[in-house]
Amino acid sequence: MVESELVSSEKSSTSSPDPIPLVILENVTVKNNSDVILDNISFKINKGDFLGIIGPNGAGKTTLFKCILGLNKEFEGSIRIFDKDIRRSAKEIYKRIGYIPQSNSFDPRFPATVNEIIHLGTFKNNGHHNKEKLEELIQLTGIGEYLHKRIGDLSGGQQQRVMIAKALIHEPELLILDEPDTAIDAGVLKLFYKLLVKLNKEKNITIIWSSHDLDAVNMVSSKVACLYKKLFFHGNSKEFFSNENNLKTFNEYSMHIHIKTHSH
Ligand SMILES: Nc1ncnc2c1ncn2[C@@H]1O[C@H](COP(=O)(O)OP(=O)(O)OP(=O)(O)O)[C@@H](O)[C@H]1O
Repeated sequence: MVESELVSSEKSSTSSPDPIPLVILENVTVKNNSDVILDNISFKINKGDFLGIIGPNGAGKTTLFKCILGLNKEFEGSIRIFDKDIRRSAKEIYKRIGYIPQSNSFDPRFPATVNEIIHLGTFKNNGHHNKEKLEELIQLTGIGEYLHKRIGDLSGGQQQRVMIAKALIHEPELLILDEPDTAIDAGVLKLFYKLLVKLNKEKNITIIWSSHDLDAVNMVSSKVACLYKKLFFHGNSKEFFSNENNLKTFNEYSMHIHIKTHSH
């Protein structure tokens, strides 16, 4: 696979004359007692963006996702999604987002088939789904062969594809994936990234994902946000990754945090 196949819809996200903001964060701060977890974060995510969020362990990536999803309303500042306030319209907004949380590995004894898991995703649409869309999704994610298998009998990468189908069954406009690449082996990863790029380019789904794999973030994301409590960078990913100073600072910062985290 050549790199150009993996480059996301930079044109639609950056050269569009009037970008449509889908997510707007203004001065978002999250505290846990006196600990500051997110510190005054402000940025916009436009329709069609493929945004990679990078930051060391404990940087606040999952916390940020939970705020955007309306699962954590204990924040200062404001978050508007689809032109609605997350505090006032959380349920309505949640229905329009597909979410794949961190670590989805199922116990082999988990008593549900792939088909049943996907249908759980329709609850956001009152249990309704379009049969043709479901067929299209099965083709797109390549899970047709194991629809009747138990989810726990599949590999990490296969389970992740099922979770994508579940997250997309209600036809969300925004897809959020929290470190989706951790359970997938290197051989399957490229196919997985290709699927994400296809969803972004061909289905025009706005994607926000987090990862510790900087090469992958550089390769597939059109934009990048660099987070450690504060937002250190938000912009074009090529611009971020082509500047060696950015990478040097990021690596030094991550290393420092890593050592600090493991020294007590
Ligand atoms: N429910 C919680 N209660 C208290 N503190 C929490 C809670 N969830 C997260 N934190 C703290 O918030 C900080 C940010 O955690 P978060 O999970 O958002 O980071 P992350 O960037 O997603 O990390 P990782 O890359 O390790 O997944 C951490 O210091 C963590 O200990």
